[in-house]
Amino acid sequence: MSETVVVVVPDADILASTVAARLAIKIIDAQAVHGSASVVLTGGRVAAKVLRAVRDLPGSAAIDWSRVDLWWGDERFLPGGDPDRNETQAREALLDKLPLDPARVHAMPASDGPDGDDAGAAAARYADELGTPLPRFDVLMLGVGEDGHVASLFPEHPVLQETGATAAVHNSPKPPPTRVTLTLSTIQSADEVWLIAAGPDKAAPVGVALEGGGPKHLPAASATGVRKTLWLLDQAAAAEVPTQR
Ligand SMILES: O=C1O[C@H](COP(=O)(O)O)[C@@H](O)[C@H](O)[C@H]1O
Repeated sequence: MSETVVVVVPDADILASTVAARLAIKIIDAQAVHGSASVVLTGGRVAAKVLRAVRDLPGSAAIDWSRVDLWWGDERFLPGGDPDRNETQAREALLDKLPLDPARVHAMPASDGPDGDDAGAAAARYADELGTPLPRFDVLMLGVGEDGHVASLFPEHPVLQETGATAAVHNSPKPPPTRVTLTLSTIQSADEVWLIAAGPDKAAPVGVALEGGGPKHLPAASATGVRKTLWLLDQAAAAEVPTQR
């Protein structure tokens, strides 16, 4: 039975350090149980803050980073190293400082990668890398857009009808227009899904999602984990969380 838990902390800095501490413990526990940990990273402002907080966490040294698999929930389909790529931001914030096994860092392809600017082929390549069945995801982190998007699953967008493990996104309402994303069913395969949001602009989508908005209008409402869905919010983002849930 999956549970939904809402954690509210005072501000975005405390949120980042809270998520970082939880993530470190989750990785250590997953390694104790499974021998390795598998984490899906997200992009966006709060994600970068969280990764910087992991870097500054004293407990980070307790993690065997060579036994962590890193995946991405979505990617802006841009050339490798572009500052707007989620991968570039994650590398700068944390990954380049860690003793990771490069074979376990599963970045989504870039637009100057093996498939050139064919986002559909890049999405298919990432689905192949994920494999069948999908890997175990111990934690899948998601930012929440002001419009209620998660990963690159935007409200009312045709990508929501995609049934494979991954999908190419064209004409994204948020730049850049071309992206690669995990689909909702792949997100829902994760053991734990953590939705992380800070700031007043996130209050409305967070509030509606926790009231149970439909997936078409509010993808965030359907981003649930198999065992747990954890909403990690600062007070501003939690302003419209329903009191009775
Ligand atoms: O474009 C994206 O936006 C969302 C939310 O970003 P934020 O800056 O509003 O926190 C992010 O989760 C997603 O990975 C990214 O590609």
